[in-house]
Amino acid sequence: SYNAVTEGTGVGVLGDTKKLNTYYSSGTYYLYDTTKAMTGVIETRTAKNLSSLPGSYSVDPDDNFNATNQRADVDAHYYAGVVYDYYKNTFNRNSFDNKGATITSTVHYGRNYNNAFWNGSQMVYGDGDGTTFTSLSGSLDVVGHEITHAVTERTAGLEYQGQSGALNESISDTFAMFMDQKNFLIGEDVYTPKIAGDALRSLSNPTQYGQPENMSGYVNTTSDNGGVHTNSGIPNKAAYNTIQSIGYDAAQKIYYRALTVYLSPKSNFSAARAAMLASAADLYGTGSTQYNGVASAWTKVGVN
Ligand SMILES: O=C(O)[C@H](CCc1ccccc1)CC1(C(=O)N[C@@H](Cc2c[nH]c3ccccc23)C(=O)O)CCCC1
Ligand SMILES: [Ca+2]
Ligand SMILES: [Ca+2]
Ligand SMILES: [Zn+2]
Repeated sequence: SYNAVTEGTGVGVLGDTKKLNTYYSSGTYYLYDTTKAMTGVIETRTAKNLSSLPGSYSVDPDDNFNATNQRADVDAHYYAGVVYDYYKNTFNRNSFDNKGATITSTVHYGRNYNNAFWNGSQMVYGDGDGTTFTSLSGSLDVVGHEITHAVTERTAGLEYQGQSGALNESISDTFAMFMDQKNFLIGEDVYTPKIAGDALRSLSNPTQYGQPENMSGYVNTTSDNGGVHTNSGIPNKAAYNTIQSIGYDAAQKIYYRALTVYLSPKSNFSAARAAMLASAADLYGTGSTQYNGVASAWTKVGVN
C-alpha cells in the first residue's frame, strides 16, 4: 500500500456538501490536510464523546465523509482550512504562530457538550445537546473565533480577565466577522437549531443578547473571568462602528496591526483605542478618513 494526498468530499453540520483535503494511507482516508504552505498540517480528530484529547484521527474507508456522525468532523476540518487561508492570504500569517504550526481540532468532545474552546494547544468542539446548540464546529464564526484566540496568545497575549479579557474576546469575535463578512452575528448557524433568526452574540446590537454596548454599561462581576463574554459587547460595538465607517478591508488591516504591534497583555479598552489609532496613523495617516472613523467608533461607545 502507498501514501497519497487526496481530495475527498463531506457533508457538513447543516447538510451542505464540500470538498476536503484528505490523506490516504494503508487503505484508509484521513482528515489530514498537507496542502497548505505550513511546516505542520491541518488535522481533525474525534474524542468519540469522551473527554480525552486529542482523540483519534477522523477516518473514512472511501474518502466520502457523509455519515451523520462525521458532519462535525467535516466542518471542523473544512473551516480550519478557511481560517488558515484567511490569515495567510490577508496578512501572510502562516498559521496561528506564524511558523506553520499544526492546527489540530477535536470534535465530539464530551456528551451533549454545549461549548467549544481553544485549550492552549488545539481546538475542541462539543456536539451540543440539539436544543441550545448543534455541533459547534458547524459555524465559521466559532472556528474563526477559536483559532483567533491562538493568534492573540502568540501576539498581544491579552490576559483573559477583566478588560483585557473582554478585549481578547472581542478580537476573536471581530476577526470572525472579518472572515465571514456575511452578517454581524456570532454563532447563528449552530445556536438553538430549532429557533431561526437568533444568535449567541451580535456586534451590531450587543444589547439584543444581554451585552452592554457602551462603557456606561460595563458589568463588574467575578464570574466568567470578570465577565469577558459580557463586556466584550463594548469593543464589539466599536468594531462594528469601525467597519461601518471605513469598511472591512481597512478595519481588518488596522485591527491586525494593533494586535501584532501595539496591544500587550494588560491592554484595557482605552489602550485598545490608542492602539487602533496608532495603527490607523501608521497605515493611513493621522487625520485620514480611516483615523477619524476609528476615533469616532470608540468615542461612541464611551471609550476615550
Ligand atoms: O472561546 C470562547 O470564548 C468560549 C470558550 C468557553 C470555554 C472556556 C474554557 C473552558 C470551556 C469553555 C466558547 C464560545 C463562547 O463564546 N462561549 C460563551 C457562550 C456560551 C457557549 N455555550 C455556553 C453554555 C453555557 C453558558 C454560556 C455559553 C461562554 O462560554 O460563555 C466562543 C464562540 C462560541 C463558543
Ligand atoms: Ca455570523
Ligand atoms: Ca437558532
Ligand atoms: Zn472566546
